[in-house]
Amino acid sequence: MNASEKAANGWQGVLLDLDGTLLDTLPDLAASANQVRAALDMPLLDEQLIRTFVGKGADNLIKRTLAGSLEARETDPTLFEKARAVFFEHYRATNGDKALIYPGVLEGLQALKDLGIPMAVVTNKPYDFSVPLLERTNLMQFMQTVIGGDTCTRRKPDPEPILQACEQLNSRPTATLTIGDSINDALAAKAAGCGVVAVPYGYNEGNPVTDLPVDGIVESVFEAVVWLQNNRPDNRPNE
Ligand SMILES: O=C(O)COP(=O)(O)O
Ligand SMILES: [Mg+2]
Repeated sequence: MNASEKAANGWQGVLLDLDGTLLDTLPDLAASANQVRAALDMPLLDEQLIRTFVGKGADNLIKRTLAGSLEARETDPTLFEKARAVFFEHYRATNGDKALIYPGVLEGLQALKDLGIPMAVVTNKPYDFSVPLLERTNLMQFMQTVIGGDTCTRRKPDPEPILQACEQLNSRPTATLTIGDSINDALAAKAAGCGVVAVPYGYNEGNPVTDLPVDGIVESVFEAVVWLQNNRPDNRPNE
């Protein structure tokens, strides 16, 4: 085992959530959600309410935006299609305008790169929004692959996108660490057999991150790398 493999502590890959973990995308998402409301002559929603709607992909965000509530009701298909067209057009034009990289992200990604650990983004954001956003924020250079919310048949909390990312990184799921901000990351990673840690600053559909079934809560992506160096996968000895 070389020095970098030793420092990686047995971990073969790291999967990163996008919205609420790498980037604060709420202002852009909320602006597009409110564009939908305005187009339909509905009163605008508070950004902090929209914050709770983020996590299960764009279509769910749109349904929740139409309902004005986390519990999206059945939406009239014609209304939904109109809302979706407005959202997609507006978000495509503004995606990343106000996005901010969270503290510790660049340091964490650089540390993982230095350890030689391959990285992927696994997000519920549609793929065609994710890659341009990662390129615009210069984070794409760290990623081997990106799995979007529409890349697989199912999205998080299903394990399918996590397993697909592991396969692409050639990383055994049990030796792969997922870093996320929500119940969707926690459940998907656990179902795939991965380790998972959560950051507390993101979007967890309005719930405290302390309730999540995760292996650890870390203050930042950089702190996740410290965690990884102190915790072996499945408590197995280094291979
Ligand atoms: O787009 C969403 O709803 C959430 O995206 P995420 O999986 O990157 O947090
Ligand atoms: Mg997230």
